[in-house]
Amino acid sequence: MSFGTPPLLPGLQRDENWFKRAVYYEVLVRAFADSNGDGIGDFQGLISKLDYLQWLGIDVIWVPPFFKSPLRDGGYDVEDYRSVLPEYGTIDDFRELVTKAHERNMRVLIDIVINHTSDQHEWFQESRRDPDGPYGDYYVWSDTDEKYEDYRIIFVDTEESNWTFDTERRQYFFHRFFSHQPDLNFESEAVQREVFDVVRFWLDLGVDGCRLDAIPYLYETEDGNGESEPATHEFVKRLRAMVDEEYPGRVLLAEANQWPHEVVDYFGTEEEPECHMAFDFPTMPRIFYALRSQQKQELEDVLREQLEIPSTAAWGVFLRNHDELTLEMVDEEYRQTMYGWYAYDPRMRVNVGIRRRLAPLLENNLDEIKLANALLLSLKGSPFLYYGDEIGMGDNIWLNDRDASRTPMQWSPDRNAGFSSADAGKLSLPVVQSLVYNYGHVNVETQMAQSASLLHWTRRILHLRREHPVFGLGNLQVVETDHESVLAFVRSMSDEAHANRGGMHSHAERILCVFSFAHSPVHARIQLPEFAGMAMEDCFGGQEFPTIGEDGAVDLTFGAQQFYWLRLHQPQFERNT
Ligand SMILES: OC[C@H]1O[C@H](O[C@H]2O[C@H](CO)[C@@H](O)[C@H](O)[C@H]2O)[C@H](O)[C@@H](O)[C@@H]1O
Ligand SMILES: [Ca+2]
Repeated sequence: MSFGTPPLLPGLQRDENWFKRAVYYEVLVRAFADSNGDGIGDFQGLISKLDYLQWLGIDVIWVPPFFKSPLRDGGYDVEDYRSVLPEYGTIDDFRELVTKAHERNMRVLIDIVINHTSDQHEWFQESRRDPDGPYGDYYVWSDTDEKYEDYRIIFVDTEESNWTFDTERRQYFFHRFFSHQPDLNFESEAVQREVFDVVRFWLDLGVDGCRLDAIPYLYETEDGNGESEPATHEFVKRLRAMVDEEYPGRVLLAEANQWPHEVVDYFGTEEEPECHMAFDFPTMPRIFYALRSQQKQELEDVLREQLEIPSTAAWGVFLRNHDELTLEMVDEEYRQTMYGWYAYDPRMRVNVGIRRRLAPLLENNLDEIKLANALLLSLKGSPFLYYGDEIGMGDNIWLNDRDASRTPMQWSPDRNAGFSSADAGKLSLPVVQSLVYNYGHVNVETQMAQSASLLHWTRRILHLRREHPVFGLGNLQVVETDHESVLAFVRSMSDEAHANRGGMHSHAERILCVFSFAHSPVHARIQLPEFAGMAMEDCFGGQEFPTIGEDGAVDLTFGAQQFYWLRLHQPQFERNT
């Protein structure tokens, strides 16, 4: 299916595959930059940092909820879908953010939280007050808390039931998440219309895409488990049809923390598409497992098993985000092993996961951080980075819940890490002051001044990746290696595939991506029978590597936790095409 030729938002380059090529950066408005010294990040602060994000090589900023909210779940408890939290600015500030991002050919993705609202939302207050009124059936009410008894509880550290008794309506209401987040009743056509209009409201303002938060939980049935019910898919199909018709070129991203065979359903089919993108939850914990176990097997298996998805769809891959490092997609034994490695202090755990940032998880080991990022950027899927991870920011496990990794961005060694001019006590969360990750030395300004810093390395690899469309658009084929710690795959794209995807120039390309998870130097033989006799060039420095033998094998030596991106080419004539 084709997008047709959507009207282009001013400033943006036309590219129907923009969401596949893009590198995404999740940025919490609250934590990024405070423009008016009230201690809280805001839109004007974020706008002032767009040049930085462009310099870094970011294509899309993902801005989690910034709507009016009591903030009992970081804004995922929405009180009014159409207004901006006053401390972040105004709707006009948001509009300016979109315009200024577009001027830099950067796009903006926002969260649409439709499974539930805050209990402070007017709809819920009205629903409690007047069961027979216009909002009476907007939520899932019951006289008993024994319905849907088999449904699992997601926030296991906080909630004991998915039902809470409301003393005003004198009924129970259903909530998949916190008890202050009542689930909307999608059986109500009025609710469905409201949701469509909320999505239209933000697309009218110019946003390029919507992350559909907690999308599996829209519908409940007696027979099912309330996760990815058929009616939920029907609803998503209708939402997609509306977006394609009214806003061609904008995208929907499914946040479905489920097994791959369930998640692929959120792409729909070529004829009846659902989302353009879906997060890949199972790959992420297996990357962390490989880094500690020094074994490639589990990760290799998950990469080999990647299911077919429509040619118009893409995965979103990530290492960290604003939530805990979720361990829902691994079995209990695996989970306990990972807790042992990565969450040895009970304060590091929350629900079914680990509430730490990337650098502390990887013991601030620069080689390991680079290996993990290089792997992320090589996978088949669009990579999502989390603000601050480009400088190796630390976390604060003494803060509550997931706030541990939502602390202010560290811009400089100045007061409040350059995040805000407010009195330090006024900040919504304190800046990180731990010994290893103290903002005095972990900050953008200091790393800008060091060409060998993680920040400069991240920028280099992002720009290098952009030069090779194969990473965004090509296939991934796992290849054999004779070492348990060495993972190898080839990313490839034919000229034809590139032309079919809207490309003009020749971008036929094959890149061998190899990663050693071993903690000491190793030597491995890689089997590439399809590429026998081809030469290899290092994408970073342009150095020629040994030619692949006529037997299809090549030997490589790795330093501890090292990786290569090697462009495969014909020995004489294909170079630099
Ligand atoms: O709005 C409620 C939550 O929705 C998202 O949740 C997802 O994160 C959970 C873990 O924090 C995960 O267990 C669940 O499967 C996901 O849907 C959102 O990202 C959260 O921040 C929010 O609390
Ligand atoms: Ca502010």
